[in-house]
Amino acid sequence: MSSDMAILRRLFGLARPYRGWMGLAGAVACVTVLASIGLMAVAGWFIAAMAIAGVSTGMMNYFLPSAAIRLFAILRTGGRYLERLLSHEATFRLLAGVRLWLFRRLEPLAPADLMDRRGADLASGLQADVETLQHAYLRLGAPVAVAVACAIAVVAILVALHPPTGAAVGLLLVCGGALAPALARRAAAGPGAQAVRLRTELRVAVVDALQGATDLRAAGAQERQRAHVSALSMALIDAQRRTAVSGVLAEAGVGLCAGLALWSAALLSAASVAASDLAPAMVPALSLAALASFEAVAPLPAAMQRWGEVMAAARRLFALADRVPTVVPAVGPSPVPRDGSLEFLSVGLRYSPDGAPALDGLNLVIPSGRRVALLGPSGAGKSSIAKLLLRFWDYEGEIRLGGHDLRLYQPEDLRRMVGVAAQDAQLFNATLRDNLLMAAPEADDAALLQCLALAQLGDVVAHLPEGLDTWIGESGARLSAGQARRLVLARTLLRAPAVLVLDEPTENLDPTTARRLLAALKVATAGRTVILITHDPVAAETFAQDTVRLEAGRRVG
Ligand SMILES: Nc1ncnc2c1ncn2[C@@H]1O[C@H](COP(=O)(O)OP(=O)(O)OP(=O)(O)O)[C@@H](O)[C@H]1O
Repeated sequence: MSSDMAILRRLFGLARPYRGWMGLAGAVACVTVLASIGLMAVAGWFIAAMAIAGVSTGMMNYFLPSAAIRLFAILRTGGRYLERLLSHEATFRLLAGVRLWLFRRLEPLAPADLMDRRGADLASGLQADVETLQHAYLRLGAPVAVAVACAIAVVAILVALHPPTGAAVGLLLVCGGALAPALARRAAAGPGAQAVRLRTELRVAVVDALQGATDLRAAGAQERQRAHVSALSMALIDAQRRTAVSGVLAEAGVGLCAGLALWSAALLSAASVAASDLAPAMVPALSLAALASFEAVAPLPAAMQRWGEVMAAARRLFALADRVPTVVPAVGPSPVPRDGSLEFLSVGLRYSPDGAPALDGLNLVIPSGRRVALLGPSGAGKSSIAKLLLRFWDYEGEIRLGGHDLRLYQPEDLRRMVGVAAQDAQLFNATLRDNLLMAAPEADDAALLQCLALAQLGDVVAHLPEGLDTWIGESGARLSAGQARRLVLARTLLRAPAVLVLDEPTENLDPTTARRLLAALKVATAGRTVILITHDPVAAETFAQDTVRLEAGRRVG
């Protein structure tokens, strides 16, 4: 496991492209804090000097200090606004960059290397972790950098003005700015990491409860799920409470140090005034500057409190991003396929190293333009063939497409050449048109309607008041199972790939529609290589030119 420092270095490495924005935000934040301290100091000095002038000579140039007060006040207010604007802009840009970086790292892993992470867990966990990372920059990195820079500047100025006050404030700033937050960090590390884990578990449990609400009710398991969610929620609140308590104590520590700084500055400077080493008006100026200098370190306890949470989130993200994909994309451009032929030579596939083989020495040759039906009982390995063709999993043996090793093709080229209408294909919570255009963004309505008609959905769409603009719901929930299956088919046909794999397209269809669909497909796919996966020998007979039978991952006929 990498050390916190290594993780931090990597996190800031990710932020490198945005360092201009971040540096600007940091510089403005420093100006704001220093203006605030300057405002307090000059105002304290001004009031005292005016009072002293009033009782003595009555003469004083008040233009300069009042101009300085106005300048500091404007800088402080304007600076705070600008700093918020800049730091949020920087963080949002950075988070967008991190999301893209992460997606690029995860994309080659899917799905073979992400099997151990459930969809909801992966999605919500990633979302929460990436969001947590904004604290790394906005509430951790930036406040620490600003605090260090401002504390050094303030102590240097105070030492120049009155060394004993400078030394005392320096010491107390270290206590309040470093010691208290470090203790807060230690106290919050455990509960912080626990909160990250619990938040993910809670999201998974809630997503499960919502998605499976009907089944849970049917099984009478609703109460149990509710109790589970409630227990997780209570544990999360407890972890957050413990984190908050340590933060509050640390904030109190900073407050105490600030009070001590005010008193030390007042007493030390008063002693110097008594010894006639210092002008009397410097007493309030130094005291208020000492107090105000804690504005620089005030955000640190809260920042350090996030440490555990940020580290845990970053560690999980990096662990996921560092996984080495089992399916390694080819280097160099894809070969030019001779035709749409397919050859499987002693192909073996295991989904897990110690599991039974899903494909076991499969040999199959499909000449270009041939329609082949794959028959076999459930679990025979039929759908696995489609997954291999898209290179979702690695395999033993050799698969050749258009005369070249499948492993030599770039994934994008492969997905252009091979279209799979899979059983578990995802439909998106969008319109019919959007779902279709995913496959071919340039396609016009005529092409969409043609593919829908081919998939025997022409009538269905014609009767929808909103036609192609009909919203299909989450995962196509507003469609029947058969309609959803055919929409996936239409989407695959839209891309007109040279090789088509149709996984049970007639499932959930009445015999007449099934017959019509196969007849339409036969015409539409003429000249292309088609693998029809089916349980139905009649469908195989009517559609295909050859029939291949699989059993337990082997060819048996
Ligand atoms: N993602 C996966 N992880 C682990 N095992 C899997 C996975 N997908 C499939 N399998 C296993 O591989 C074997 C072949 O599955 P496959 O889906 O290829 O069969 P199939 O012939 O298409 O079955 P069906 O007709 O039910 O769709 C089965 O034993 C199945 O349990």
